[in-house]
Amino acid sequence: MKKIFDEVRSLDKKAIENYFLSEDILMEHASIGIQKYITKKFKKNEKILIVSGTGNNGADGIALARLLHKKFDVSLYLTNEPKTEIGKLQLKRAKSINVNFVKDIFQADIIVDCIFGTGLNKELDKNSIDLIEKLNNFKSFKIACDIPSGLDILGRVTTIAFKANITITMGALKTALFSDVAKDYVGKIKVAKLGIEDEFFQSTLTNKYLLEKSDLVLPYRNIENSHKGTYGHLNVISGEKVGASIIASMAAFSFGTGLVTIISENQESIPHLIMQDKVISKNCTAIAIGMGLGKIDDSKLENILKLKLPKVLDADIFYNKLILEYLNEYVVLTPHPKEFISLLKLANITDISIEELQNNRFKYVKEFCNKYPDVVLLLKGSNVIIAQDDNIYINSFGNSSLSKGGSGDVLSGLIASLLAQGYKRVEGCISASLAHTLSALNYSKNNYSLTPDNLIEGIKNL
Ligand SMILES: NC(=O)C1=CN([C@@H]2O[C@H](COP(=O)(O)OP(=O)(O)OC[C@H]3O[C@@H](n4cnc5c(N)ncnc54)[C@H](OP(=O)(O)O)[C@@H]3O)[C@@H](O)[C@H]2O)[C@@H](O)CC1
Ligand SMILES: [K+]
Repeated sequence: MKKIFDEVRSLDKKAIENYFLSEDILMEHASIGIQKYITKKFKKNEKILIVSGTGNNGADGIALARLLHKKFDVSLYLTNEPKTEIGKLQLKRAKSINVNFVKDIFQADIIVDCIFGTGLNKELDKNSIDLIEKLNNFKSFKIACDIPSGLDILGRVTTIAFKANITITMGALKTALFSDVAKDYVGKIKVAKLGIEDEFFQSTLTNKYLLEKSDLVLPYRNIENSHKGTYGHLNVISGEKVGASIIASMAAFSFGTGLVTIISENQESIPHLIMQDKVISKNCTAIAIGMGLGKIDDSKLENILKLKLPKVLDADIFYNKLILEYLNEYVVLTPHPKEFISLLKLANITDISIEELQNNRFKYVKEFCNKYPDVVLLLKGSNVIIAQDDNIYINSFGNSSLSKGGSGDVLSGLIASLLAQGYKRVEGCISASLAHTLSALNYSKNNYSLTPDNLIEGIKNL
């Protein structure tokens, strides 16, 4: 996993002091980072338009224009004269080698957005909105320098933001790039090094981490002398809609759990691979409850919640106040945003809209985890957040093919499967969430037809 920082300005400052560097050196490295990417990816003489604002993000762009000058057909558009000292210096340097300045933007092969970086400090004015809108409409390959212009430091977009194919961010990953809203603007994310050892960022404390594919730990079996009980027995509590329990059960069974039983009062029609019972199994090692549950008697629910077994709580359960008494060290919660706002309300933390939550996901996850530090929370979204106490892990591999009924039931089943097999809760959530999203990524047909069954099939091939 990689570290993510809420802000890097103070880190840059510390690096300058520790290593006797200067802002100029950091900026040169920042621009070289983008230059290298462009030089590697594009043919010589392609048309590049760099659009620079008045701050140091703009200064990065002016430096980049100098670095690419004569190697590509570079044009530099300034929204205004640079305001910063270093921006003025970069301008002098660019002018001294006759970089080509243009008075109008145009549809180049490549557009580099250096209008605003981390210094965006107010709502966009009309000129900036028009400019970004025009740039977005061009069919160019779009690169955002540091952060797409219009995305603020909390990862919010008030009116508009530059829609990049790739964001080349300076020094280290920033939290803003991983809000759900950001997902439609950042494109791929790459870090440009600033001439500071990686170790500097690695040794700097943070509590946010970006998951990588290598963090996936599949439930390989390491002992031959085993039997089905070795790999746990998951109980999925069924309610009004048995389909959700079946999906979760099939996902769990395919992900290695030795035995999966659906617990239901009624005799249900279920797949032959899954067992059925009316009461919790004696050798049960984990429980999944909530998916398709509907209404349930409080006393029955309480009897399940008080079992000292790892549990995944999902869906309908986030509307029942009873769970507040059981938010303990056995529990994983897997709400989607609507369910999470219900939970925040039940817990008397706050009463907010989905929009408010989606604009401030990290903030509300933190508030919830401060109040319930024993619980592991997985907040669904286009960038999944897994959190416990102070620590946050972000899975950014998800894509829109997962936006479909049943995807969440697969995820709950996968987490419960790993818990039944003995994974710790955070580790189980990390590997299950990665398996879930990577299966969707590997589905190559198109981005609309993925079904829970395809997802489960994909998980078998990871
Ligand atoms: N720190 C370092 O060592 C390194 C930093 N680096 C780079 O510096 C970038 C940060 O630079 P920054 O702090 O100068 O801010 P930046 O994003 O350019 O914007 C500020 C300008 O925009 C203006 N402005 C803001 N909002 C506006 C609005 N809504 N509508 C209109 N105008 C608005 C604002 O105007 P003002 O507030 O003065 O009115 C000001 O002029 C960072 O992202 C990275 O790319 C790298 O080179 C590596 C080394
Ligand atoms: K930018």
